[in-house]
Amino acid sequence: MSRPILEVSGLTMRFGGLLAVNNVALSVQPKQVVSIIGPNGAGKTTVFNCLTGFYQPTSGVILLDDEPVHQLAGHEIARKGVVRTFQNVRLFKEMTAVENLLVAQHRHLNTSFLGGLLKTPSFRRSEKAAMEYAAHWLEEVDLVDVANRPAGTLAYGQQRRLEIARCMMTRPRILMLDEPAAGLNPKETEDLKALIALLRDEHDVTVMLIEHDMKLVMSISDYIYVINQGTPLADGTPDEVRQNPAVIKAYLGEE
Ligand SMILES: Nc1ncnc2c1ncn2[C@@H]1O[C@H](COP(=O)(O)OP(=O)(O)OP(=O)(O)O)[C@@H](O)[C@H]1O
Repeated sequence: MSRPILEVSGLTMRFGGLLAVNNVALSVQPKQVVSIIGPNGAGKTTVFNCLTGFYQPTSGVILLDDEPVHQLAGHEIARKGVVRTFQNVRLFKEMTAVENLLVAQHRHLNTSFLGGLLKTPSFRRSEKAAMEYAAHWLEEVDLVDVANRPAGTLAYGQQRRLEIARCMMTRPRILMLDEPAAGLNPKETEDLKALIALLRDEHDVTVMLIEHDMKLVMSISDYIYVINQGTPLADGTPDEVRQNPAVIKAYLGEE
């Protein structure tokens, strides 16, 4: 096994009297799909919020490539290549699909304000590269045909794929997806599964997934962590987790 890209130990998050996350440990290998599952309110999104710097954990250590990141702000963690989507779609709905991908690249554009005003050759080159990268990802997520439609008018599954493409604009190393299949029909969920596999297998992205769709989780995950009421319950391969009596009792048994 290679060195983990992300290693979490003793992760704890308290909201007043509520212990939302209690001593969670994760070890995430690069270029794998790692899922976090558990019943509603188990603390999954809170774990994501801690990993991405939205919350400062009450205690615990988060190592990204052996470097502690648990005290960094969200934008600093994002700059280190950890990006996420949210449970609800958060696109610029009035902008077209391609515009959503272009604005996401502004930090990567090697341009100055003056360069933009004067349309210098370096500005034009940079603009062209951004457009090519956006076009490439529109193709990868099968949205070329709707590139010029406002994002808010796309089908829900298309909006989900556009969000993932938008994350890819920042060339992330870890992509965290919070319930990406929620609200998708079976065909859209199959497309999502193929896209997640593509990110891992062709683009070397490590994908972390929070998901309630067990069919998707069991078929795409390399490794699964189960948490229940904030506390680690089990972890293992999909087969190991599926057969774990504690998991069946606490979670899968409910399905
Ligand atoms: N900012 C907050 N302030 C207070 N309590 C919070 C906050 N965020 C989450 N919680 C609480 O922490 C617990 C875990 O919530 P969390 O959203 O992480 O669960 P989850 O496993 O993602 O649930 P779901 O599957 O329903 O999305 C819940 O009891 C929730 O009410």
